[in-house]
Amino acid sequence: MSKHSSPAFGLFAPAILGPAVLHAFRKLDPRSLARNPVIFSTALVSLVATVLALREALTAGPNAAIGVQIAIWLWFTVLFANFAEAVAEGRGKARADAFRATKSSAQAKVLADARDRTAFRARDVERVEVGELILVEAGDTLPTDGEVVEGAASVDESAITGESAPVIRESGGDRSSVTGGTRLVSDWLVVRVTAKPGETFLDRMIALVEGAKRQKTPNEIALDILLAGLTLVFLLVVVTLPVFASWSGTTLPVIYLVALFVTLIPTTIGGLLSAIGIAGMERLVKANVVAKSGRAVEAAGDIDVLLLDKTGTITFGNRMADAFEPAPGVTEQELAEAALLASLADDTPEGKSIVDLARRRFGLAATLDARATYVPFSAHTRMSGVDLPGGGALRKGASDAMAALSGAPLSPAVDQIVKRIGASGGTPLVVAQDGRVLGVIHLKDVVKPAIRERFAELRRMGIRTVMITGDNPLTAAAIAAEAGVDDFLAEATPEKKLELIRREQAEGRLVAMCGDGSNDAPALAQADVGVAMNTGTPAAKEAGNLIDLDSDPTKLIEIVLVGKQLLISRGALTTFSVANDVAKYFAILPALFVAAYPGLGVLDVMGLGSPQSAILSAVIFNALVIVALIPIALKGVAYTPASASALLGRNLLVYGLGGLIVPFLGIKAIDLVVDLLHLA
Ligand SMILES: Nc1ncnc2c1ncn2[C@@H]1O[C@H](COP(=O)(O)OP(=O)(O)OP(=O)(O)O)[C@@H](O)[C@H]1O
Ligand SMILES: [K+]
Ligand SMILES: [Mg+2]
Repeated sequence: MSKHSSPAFGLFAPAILGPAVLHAFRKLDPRSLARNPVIFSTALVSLVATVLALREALTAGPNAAIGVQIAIWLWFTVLFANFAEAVAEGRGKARADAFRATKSSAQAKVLADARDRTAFRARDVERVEVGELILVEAGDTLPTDGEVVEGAASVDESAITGESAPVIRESGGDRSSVTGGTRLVSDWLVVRVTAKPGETFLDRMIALVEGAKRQKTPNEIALDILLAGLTLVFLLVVVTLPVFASWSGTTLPVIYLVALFVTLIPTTIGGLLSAIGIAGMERLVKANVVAKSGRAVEAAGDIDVLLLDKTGTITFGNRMADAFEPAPGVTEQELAEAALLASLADDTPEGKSIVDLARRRFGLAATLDARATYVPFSAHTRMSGVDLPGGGALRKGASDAMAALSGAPLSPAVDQIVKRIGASGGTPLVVAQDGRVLGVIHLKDVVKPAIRERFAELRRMGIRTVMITGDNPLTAAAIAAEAGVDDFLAEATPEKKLELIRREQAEGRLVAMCGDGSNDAPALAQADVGVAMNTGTPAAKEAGNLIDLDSDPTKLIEIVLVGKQLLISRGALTTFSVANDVAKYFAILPALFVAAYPGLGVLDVMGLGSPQSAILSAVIFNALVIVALIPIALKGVAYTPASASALLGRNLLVYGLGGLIVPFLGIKAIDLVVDLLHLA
C-alpha cells in the first residue's frame, strides 16, 4: 500500500535530519515562534536569561557561570522544539520533492478545433488558459489537469498514485478527468484544460504534503489556549516565589526563577504539538491518502457512520450493458434498436456500452437524425434519451423513474425482469418509447475484491457502513449483501444523500462519506470526513477533504487508525508533559528553599548536589525530554482496538505515572553528571 515510501523518507534519515537542524535555527524567526505560545514564551525568557547572564559575566557576578549555562540550555529548549517540527516537516518536503520531479515542463499541444487533431500549436504550459483544448498523444505526459472531451486512452497514473497498472480515461461519465503529471500509454485524448497554471492537482498536492499552508485544527487551538493558560499560572507562581523567599530570609537569583519558570511551563507538549499533527498527515500520505485539512484527520478518529456510494466506490464502476431483455410482444432486435437510438448521444460509460452491445450483437448501424433532441442523463431524473424529429420519445432509466414517467406501474412481466436483474446485483435500465415499455437493459458491474473482510473490520471498530445508491432496492440489496455493508439506501438522488448525512449528524454522529461522482460532491462536502476517490470527477475531488489515491473505499480503516492514533498520541504526550512539570515543581522547590527551611530536606528525595545543580539539571532535563520524545511524536503511540475508557486508563497509567516518575530519575542522573563535571 505504501507505494511512495522509500528509505529517503525514513523517520530519521540523514537527508532529513541535516536540513532540520538548519531549519530549527531558521524557525527562531519571531513570526514563526509566535505560532506557538509556550515556545514563544520560552524564547522570550531565554532572551531575558541571556541578558542576565551577560550582565553577571561582565560584572563578574557570582552566578555568571551557571547563568550562561542556563541561558544556553534555554535556547536549546527552543531549538529542540523547532527541530521536532522541522523533522516532521522534512519528511513531507522529501515527498513533495518526489512529486515535483514528476511535474512536466513540456509544451502543450493546443488545438483550435476539437475535430482537427492535426492542427495543433505547441505552447508553454504556463500560458495555456482554462477552457482551451489540448491534444495528448501516446507517450506524452499530461501538461496540466483537464476533462476528456474526445477519445479514450490508457493512462499511467503512477506518478501520482504509485500504482503502475494503467487506467482508462474517456469522455463522459465519472472517468473523464485527467491529471497533470500522468502519462498517456496508448491512443490519444482531446482534453479541455480545467486548471490554471500553478493550480493543478499536483501543485496542490505538493503544497499539502509540504505543509506549506498547514492550518491549526480547532482541537489544536483549544489545546494551545489551555497550554497558554498553564503558562500564565506558572508565571504567577514564579513571580510570587521571591516574596516567600524574602519572608524566609533567602534571596532567589532572578536567573533561577527564569529557569524554574521554563521547567514548569508545558514546554514538552508545546514543543511537540505541531510535530504530532504534521506526522499524522504524513502517515496518511504514506497510506496514499492526501488530506486537505488536519481537522478531517482528527474527525476520522471518532467516526460513527461510513456512507459509501455504490457504483465506482464499492464496485469498479464500469457498468456495462450485458443483455437486452424484451417485454412480451417485443423482439430483442426491436428493444436493441430503441436502446441504441436512446444511447447514441449518451456520452456516459453506460450509454457507450449500450451502443457497443447493440452494434456487436445485432450489427445495428443506426445513426441519429441531426434534428433529434438529446435528453442527457442526470442524477436527478435518473434517465436519459432522445426526442426524434418525426415524433417518438425514447427514454431509458432507473425502473422507478421510468414508472413515474409513464404514470403507471410496470407490467408484471417487466417487473419480473427488473427484479431478476436486480437480485443478481445488476442494474436494470427500463427502455420505453412514448411511454410504452419495450424491455430492460441489463448493466453489470463488479464488486471490488476483499471488500467484505474490510467492512467487517470497520464493524469491529464500531463503525456502521451504509451504502447509498441511485440504483433500485433489489440491486442495492444484492450488492449490499455481496459487499457486506450494514445497511443501504436505494433510489437516492444527490438531495437524498445529503439529507441522510444531515440526519445522522443531527443525531450526534460523526459521518464519513466515500464517493467518486459529481453527484456525490454535495454529500462529500457535508460529511465530517469526505473521502474522494482519485478516479472520481474533479467536482468530487474538490468537495472531499481527503483524496484516496488508490480509490479504495476501505481505505477509511487506515484513515480512522491514523486519526485515532493522532488523538491518542496528543493526549498521551499532553498527560506526560503536564505530569512531568508538576513533578519538577516538587523536585526543584526543596532544593531552592532547603537553606532556609532545613526541614524541607525530607522532601528532597533526590538528594541533589546543590540548589544550583538542581536548577541546571532540571533545565537540561527539560530540554532533553523534548528530543527524547520526538520519535513517539512522529511514530505515534501504538493503537490497538479497545474501548475508549480502557485506552484512557492505560494511557493515564503509562504516560501520567511515567510523567511523574521520569523527571525524578532524569534530573537525578543529570545532577550526578553536573556534579562530576563541576558544572555548578
Ligand atoms: N446513462 C444513463 N442513462 C439512463 N439512466 C441511467 C444512466 N446511468 C445510470 N442510470 C440510472 O440512474 C441511476 C442513478 O445513476 P447514478 O450514476 O447517478 O447513481 P449514483 O447515485 O451515483 O449511485 P451509484 O453510483 O451507486 O449508481 C442508476 O442506478 C441507473 O438506473
Ligand atoms: K517544561
Ligand atoms: Mg456514482
